[in-house]
Amino acid sequence: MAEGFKIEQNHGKSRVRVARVWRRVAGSGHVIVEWNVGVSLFSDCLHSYTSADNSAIVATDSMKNTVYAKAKECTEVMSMESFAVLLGRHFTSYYPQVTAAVINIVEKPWERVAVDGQPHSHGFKLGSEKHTTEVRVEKYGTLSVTSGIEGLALLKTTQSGFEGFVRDRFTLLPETRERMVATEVTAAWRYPFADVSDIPAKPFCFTQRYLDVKKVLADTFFGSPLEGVYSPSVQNTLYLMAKAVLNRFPDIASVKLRMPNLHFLPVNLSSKDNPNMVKFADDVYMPTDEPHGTIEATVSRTMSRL
Ligand SMILES: O=c1[nH]c(=O)c2[nH]c(=O)[nH]c2[nH]1
Repeated sequence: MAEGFKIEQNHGKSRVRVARVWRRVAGSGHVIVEWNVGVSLFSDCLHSYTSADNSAIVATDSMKNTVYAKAKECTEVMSMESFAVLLGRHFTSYYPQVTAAVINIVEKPWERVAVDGQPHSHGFKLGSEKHTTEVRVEKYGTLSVTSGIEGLALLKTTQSGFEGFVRDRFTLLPETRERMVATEVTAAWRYPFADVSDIPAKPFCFTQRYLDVKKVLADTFFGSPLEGVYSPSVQNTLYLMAKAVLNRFPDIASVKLRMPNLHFLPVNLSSKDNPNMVKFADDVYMPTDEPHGTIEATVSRTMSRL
């Protein structure tokens, strides 16, 4: 309480861009990660707001420097989730007034290239979808770790339809069992580690888990290579994708998926003089992402402590 007002505050540094290269990694050549780091500290520095007393403020410039200093100290290849936990632990233990730290990281998808079928020791190209994480560390070790994917663009040219929805005087959309479906998945899943001491001693391979979850999501969206799998709605496909992740990975407590429905509109062009210029026959579409449907849901285990 300050002067009869309640104030909730935090401060931090956003978009701290750091790249870390590990040069001596047995068997794989150089390893590079490029991270965009956000730090938010929850600390007892009320007097800086109410009385212009900055004596408790950790400068956001120091937070930025800490990101680089800790990256330097990481002499072994590390996932960004582990790096976020390390940063959060540092800020909450090093500064008495800091009660909690939230660290967000987005990784730029540099992928090792292959030349003549052979993985290159130090050459990388940019991929598309991004790996994300948000870690919250409380002073005495309470932890929450989520990981995610941003921008996973998926498309099927068939095996999708949409029928049986509400029809009223505003409805024009025809029912169909044949349409394209395209989306750009944003996913976030939560790990069950509730305390820093729960994280396995051998660095848990968050990076491998990210790749595995991405594969389960995409495989469920597409179905088998020849027949595929019929999608009666983005909603149902989203649910099956989330369920597949929870069934495959018992240590993931919940999954949130956001799947915009990026429309491919049938093209029919005609005029009085040219009534059949382009008649749609499941062949020519107008791709559009504005406006788009927005379908999102969080699926969790009923017995989880979420
Ligand atoms: O899979 C879909 N879900 C919807 O909610 C919806 N709404 C719409 O117009 N088309 C679709 N498709």
